[in-house]
Amino acid sequence: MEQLTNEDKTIESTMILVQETYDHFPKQFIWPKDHLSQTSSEELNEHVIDLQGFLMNDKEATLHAANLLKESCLSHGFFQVVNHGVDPGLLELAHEHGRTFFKRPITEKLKCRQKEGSIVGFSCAHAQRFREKLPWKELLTFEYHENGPHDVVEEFFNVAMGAQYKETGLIYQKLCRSINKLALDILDLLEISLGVDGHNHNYYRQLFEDSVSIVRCNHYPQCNKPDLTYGVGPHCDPNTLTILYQDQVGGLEVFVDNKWKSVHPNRDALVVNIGDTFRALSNGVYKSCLHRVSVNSFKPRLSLAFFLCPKGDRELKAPQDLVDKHGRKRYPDFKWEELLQFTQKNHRADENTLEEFTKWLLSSKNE
Ligand SMILES: C=C1C[C@]23C[C@H]1CC[C@H]2[C@]1(C)CCC[C@@](C)(C(=O)O)[C@H]1[C@@H]3C(=O)O
Ligand SMILES: O=C(O)CCC(=O)C(=O)O
Ligand SMILES: [Fe+2]
Repeated sequence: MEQLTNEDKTIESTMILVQETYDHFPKQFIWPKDHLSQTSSEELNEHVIDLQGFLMNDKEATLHAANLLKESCLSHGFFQVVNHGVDPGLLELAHEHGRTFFKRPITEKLKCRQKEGSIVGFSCAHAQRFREKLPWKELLTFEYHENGPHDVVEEFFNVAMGAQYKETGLIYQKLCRSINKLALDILDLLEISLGVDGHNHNYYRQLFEDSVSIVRCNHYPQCNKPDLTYGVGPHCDPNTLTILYQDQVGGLEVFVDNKWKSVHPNRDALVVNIGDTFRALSNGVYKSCLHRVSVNSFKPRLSLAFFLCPKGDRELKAPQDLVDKHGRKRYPDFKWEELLQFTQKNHRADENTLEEFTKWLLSSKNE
């Protein structure tokens, strides 16, 4: 067997801390208790939007779906979708392959570990990036390129992870293509719901024609002290939209009406939340969703997240008529590569990312 380097050993010992039951809970995983930390007791009664009519170009159904979408996004930026067009069998298969990967020995998983400065690869609790407030999760991250010259998902599994993951790569490539199509359809519906005028028809879709999205499998092991930590701490996703497939274990919570509310897993639905980039692209009209993930002591949980992101160098700004309608431009123009870099180098994504990024961008441009 290959020798472990010192770095591997550190990550491996963190990994063991994550997976075993301890008398002394590892302090890197303890999150401070502040106003955002209260536990959630209520269930969220979010809209579950049926996309069938909209996807078949039915006018009435489209207006109905757009109204529900508008209500959700004005209030908190979170909803679920059913009849979304993504094959449930494919989702289940991807989930199964994800589960099999996380069961593999740590030495195998570390072969494709996240390298410094890169977002792709395997990571245990982000232990290579952060020293405190570690999330109680293992993750595998890769990219999806829409209309790129290569099938980069397939390539990632085949090359970075090894030939035994060839089939997994084919499954994830197919799944990403299908989720990306859904994401662009949801962008169209968001455009309708915002009442963006006819001159700007397809404004959002066009920005994402050559998108470079981030895809992640999250594995949340059981935890013997679930009240001390989070699977993911409170944050808004910095990207545009997130489409999530989760199992039936539960743990996702959304901050609504000044309270944390838990999301009841729905077998037939995909979870969607608005990210900070779309908040900026709507000139602040739509909220990006503040959410977190709690862990539990009885069952591991797996989720697959598709973080829709534009190509790094695209200039991002709200359509002019939304700016005109609301009297002022709320955010400076920016590029996704700037916001991504901000979250990887300057500011770990949390509930304040967009405000902090805006200040940082304005001050760096005035220097
Ligand atoms: C641009 C990104 C940064 C994160 C991955 C994508 C989209 C979501 C972000 C994240 C999940 C928000 C919570 C904190 C974070 C550090 C995490 O727990 O993984 C964030 C991701 C990251 O920086 O890797
Ligand atoms: O696993 C989940 O339910 C959500 C994960 C999440 O919020 C994230 O990765 O950004
Ligand atoms: Fe998130």
